Amino acid sequence: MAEVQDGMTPFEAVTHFFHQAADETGISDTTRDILSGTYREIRVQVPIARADGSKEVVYGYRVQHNGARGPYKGGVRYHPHADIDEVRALASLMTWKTAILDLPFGGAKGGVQVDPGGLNRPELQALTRRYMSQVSYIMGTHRDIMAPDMGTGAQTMAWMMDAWGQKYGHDPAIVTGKPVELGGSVGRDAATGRGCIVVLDEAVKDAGRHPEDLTVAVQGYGNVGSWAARCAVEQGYRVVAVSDVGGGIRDPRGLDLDAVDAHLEEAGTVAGCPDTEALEGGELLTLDVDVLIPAALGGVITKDNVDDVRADLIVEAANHPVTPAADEVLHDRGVTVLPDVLANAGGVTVSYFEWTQNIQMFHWDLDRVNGELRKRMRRAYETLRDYAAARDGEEARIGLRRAAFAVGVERVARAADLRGYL
Ligand SMILES: NC(=O)C1=CN([C@@H]2O[C@H](COP(=O)(O)OP(=O)(O)OC[C@H]3O[C@@H](n4cnc5c(N)ncnc54)[C@H](O)[C@@H]3O)[C@@H](O)[C@H]2O)C=CC1
Ligand SMILES: O=C(O)CCC(=O)C(=O)O
Repeated sequence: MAEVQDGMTPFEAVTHFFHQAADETGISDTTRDILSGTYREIRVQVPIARADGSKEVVYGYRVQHNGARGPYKGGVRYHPHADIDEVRALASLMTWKTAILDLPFGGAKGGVQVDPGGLNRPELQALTRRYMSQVSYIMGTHRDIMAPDMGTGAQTMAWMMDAWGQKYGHDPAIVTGKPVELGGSVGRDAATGRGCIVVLDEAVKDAGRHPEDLTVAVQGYGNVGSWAARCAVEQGYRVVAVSDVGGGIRDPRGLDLDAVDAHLEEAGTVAGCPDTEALEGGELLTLDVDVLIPAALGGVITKDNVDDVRADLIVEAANHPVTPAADEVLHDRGVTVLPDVLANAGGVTVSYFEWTQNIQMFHWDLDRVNGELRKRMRRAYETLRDYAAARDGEEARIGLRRAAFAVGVERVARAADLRGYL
C-alpha cells in the first residue's frame, strides 16, 4: 500500500501543493475542483502464471489526470506500493511537469502493484503484455503514451510496444523510453538524471557558487540516480555518497563511479563496494553534504528527519520525496529545493523528443537531444525563478515549488478554458 507520511497519502500531499499554489493564481473554484481531481482511472486484474506452476493475480492501474494540453503522458511503475493513491499522485505531478516544460502533453501514470525483483524474465514479459493489453483501450499515440518509471525500463517498453502492435498494428510512438534499436531516442536513458544536473547548475550559478566546491549525496542508484551521479561528476561536483535498496556507501574523497558500477553489476547492489565506508539505513539523507539528491521513493524527507537534513540544496530527482510538512521546514530554513516537477522533467522532455522523432520517422543525434534538453530545462528553471522573484515579499518568499505549481496550474487552466472544457 502507498504509505501515509506526516498524516497524508501521496495524492493528498501532491494535492496540498496544488492548492497552496492555486492560491497564487486567479483560477475559479470550478477549475480548482477539476484540476484537483483526475479525469479517468482504470484498475485491471493482471494474472501471472509463475514458473513453478502456481498462479497469482496482481492489480494494475492507469490514471489520466488531465489532458487539456495534449495527449496523456507518463511512466508506469512496478512496485508493491504502486496502489491507486500513489498512481493518482504521480499522474497529477505529470500534468504540472509537462505544463512547466511547455510540452504538448497532459499528465498520466500507470502502476502495477508487484515486486518486479520477485519475477523472472518470462514472468515479467507476460505480466507486461497482459497489463498493456488490459489498459490498451484508453491508450493511443495521440491519446496516452507510456514510458518507464521505477521498476520498469527500455525492455518493458519494448514488450509493451510489441503487445500493442499485435493488437492494433505497429506504432513505435505508442511508448517512449524504448531501446534505441526499436526507435527509442538516444539520450532518453540518461535524460532524467542529466536534466537534474542542468537545473542544479543553474541554481548553483545563481547562488554564486561553483560545482568544484560542492559535495553531493544521491539516494537511489537506478536509472535516474546513477545518471544524476555520473552527470554531476562530469560537471565537476564531488559525489561522496550513493545508496540503493541494498544499502549505502561513502567516500569523502569522491566515489569512483566506474568502480561502483562494476560492483553493482556483480553484486546487484552498491553496498559493499570495495574501498568505501558503509552507510546505515537512512543515514545518507542526513550526511553533511552541500547537495542532496533523493532519486528513489516518495515521502523520504518527513518531519521526523527534516531537522537532521544538512544539505542546503535539494534536487528532487524522485517524485514527491519531501512531504508538505518537511517542505515547510526546509522553506523556513532557506534551503533551496528544486522541485520534482522541474528537476526530474528531463525524462519526459526527451520522451517528447522520442515521440516526435517516431511520428516524423526521423532520428536526432545525441548532441541535438542533449542541446534541446538543456535549452528547455534552463528555460523552465528561469521561468520559475523569475516568477518566484516577482512575487517574493519582504516577509515571505514563495519558493520554487509554489512557483512551479502556479505556472503549471495557470497554463493548464488556460488550455482548459480555451478548449471550452467547462
Ligand atoms: N525513469 C525516469 O525517467 C523517471 C523517474 N523518475 C523518478 O525517479 C525515481 C527513481 O526512478 P528510476 O531511477 O527510474 O527507478 P529504478 O527502478 O531504475 O531505480 C530505483 C532505485 O532506487 C533504489 N531504492 C529503492 N528503494 C530504496 C530505498 N528505500 N533506499 C534507497 N534506495 C532505494 C533501488 O535500489 C534503485 O537503485 C522515482 O521516484 C521515479 O518516479 C522521475 C522522472 C522520470
Ligand atoms: O517519460 C515520460 O513520459 C514520463 C516520465 C515519468 O514518468 C515522470 O516524469 O515521472
